[in-house]
Amino acid sequence: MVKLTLYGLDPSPPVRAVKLTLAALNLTYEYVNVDIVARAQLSPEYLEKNPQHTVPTLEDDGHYIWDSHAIIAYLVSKYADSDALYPKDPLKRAVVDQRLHFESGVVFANGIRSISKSVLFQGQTKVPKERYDAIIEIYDFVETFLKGQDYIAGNQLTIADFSLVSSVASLEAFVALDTTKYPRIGAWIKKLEQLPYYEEANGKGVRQLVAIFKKTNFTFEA
Ligand SMILES: N[C@@H](CCC(=O)N[C@@H](CS)C(=O)NCC(=O)O)C(=O)O
Repeated sequence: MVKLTLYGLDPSPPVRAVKLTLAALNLTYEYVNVDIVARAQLSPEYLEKNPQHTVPTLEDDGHYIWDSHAIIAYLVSKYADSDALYPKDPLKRAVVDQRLHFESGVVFANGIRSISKSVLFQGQTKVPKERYDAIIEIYDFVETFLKGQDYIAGNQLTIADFSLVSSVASLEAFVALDTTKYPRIGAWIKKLEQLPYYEEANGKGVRQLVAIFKKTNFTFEA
């Protein structure tokens, strides 16, 4: 019997990427809330599990894995019946991996973490214009990636969709998605919203994150 524990909280995009993957694989797990606003991730107990003190962290049979990208690739490699969500074919896998690195190094780092850090943790209400520009550049990239394909890494659903939809849908907290300018992103999110587990795993957490930022009344510098 598999015993998995996920440490995290729903507003966190990378936690939601893991929830989407766990749901797609039909895996049951214990969900342990880590209140990062209250700095619970800095407790000695949590640092023992993940010295980088990030969420999500996955516990599997006494092993701790962190970074959502590592976790979702691990879950498919270990528990999926097929490689569809993370293809073994080297070229297909390279495209999925590129998207995962894009999420990590560009969308999350440039689009989400920098604003979250200053607004939520340092109490700033004015966000530099380059942060706005970075989000527009991300929307531009994602719209281009989706040209001629149904999913973010080709014509089948993969963990790259889970990773990227968790953060791209969350950009709504900063810059509303203009579906006239970005019709493919709008259609892609709508398609993923049809997944039976989407609302629980991602939809409600996106709304929670949007509400958190709304309350801060932050604005971008002109
Ligand atoms: N690349 C990491 C990012 C994880 C991350 O930075 N998570 C944020 C919440 S969204 C966090 O744990 N912040 C608290 C901290 O760094 O102490 C992943 O994909 O798991």
